[in-house]
Amino acid sequence: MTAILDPRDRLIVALDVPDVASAGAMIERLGDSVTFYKIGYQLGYAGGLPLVRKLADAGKKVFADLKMHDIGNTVAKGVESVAKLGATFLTVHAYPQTMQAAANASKGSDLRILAVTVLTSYDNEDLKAAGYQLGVSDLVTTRAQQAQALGIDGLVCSPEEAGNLRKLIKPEMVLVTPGVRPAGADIGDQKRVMTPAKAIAAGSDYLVVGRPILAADDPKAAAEAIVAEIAAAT
Ligand SMILES: O=c1ccn([C@@H]2O[C@H](COP(=O)(O)O)[C@@H](O)[C@H]2O)c(=O)[nH]1
Repeated sequence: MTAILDPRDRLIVALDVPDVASAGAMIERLGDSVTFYKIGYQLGYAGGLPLVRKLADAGKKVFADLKMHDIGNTVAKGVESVAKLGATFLTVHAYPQTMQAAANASKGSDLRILAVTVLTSYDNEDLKAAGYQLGVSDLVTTRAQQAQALGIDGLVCSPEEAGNLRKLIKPEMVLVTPGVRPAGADIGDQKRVMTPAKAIAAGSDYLVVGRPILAADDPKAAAEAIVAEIAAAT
């Protein structure tokens, strides 16, 4: 990462909610404690994509976590469409054809492409079951090197890999890490996790947090506590 960011801008809240009305209510509750939102499958498939433009127009940044993976032409056209929505980040899966198509299609726009290396809900056993011979660490490294060679702007990985990747990739590439849990929080289906402070110390640029904030009795206080942890670790 090149620019020094305000700790608040390094927290990306995953708006994993069932509909646009719930998203609006959560955004209202979080107020100015959150500057960066992520829209993924749940909200995106429930009519939430127009919210990208709405949030961008309201001065927020938006990460479209659409994890694209298709033939090159389809990926390229999808990337062009998302670029018009005003999103800051868009994810694609870290397959060379897909990354190449996305990198080419985003040229000339403000959209930055992130490659999802290995999902944070996967461990070595899960990769083996899916037919991969490499373990998590080696596959993340291989995909990160391919992403860099193809001109991808950043990587989605777990904080566990951030330290190694930071040494391996050029500083302009951003590391965006889900799999973040405040101490004592339920990890749910995540398998490769760290606390906010440890993730920042390991080299993460942006932390993606969903359930620990969305399910909190006071989501704003939960977000503020994570921002304070980021600030203390910076
Ligand atoms: O490897 C990945 C890629 C994306 N995600 C997304 O991040 C959030 C995490 O939510 P939590 O509730 O904090 O677990 C979610 O939207 C995932 O789709 C990820 O977890 N891992």
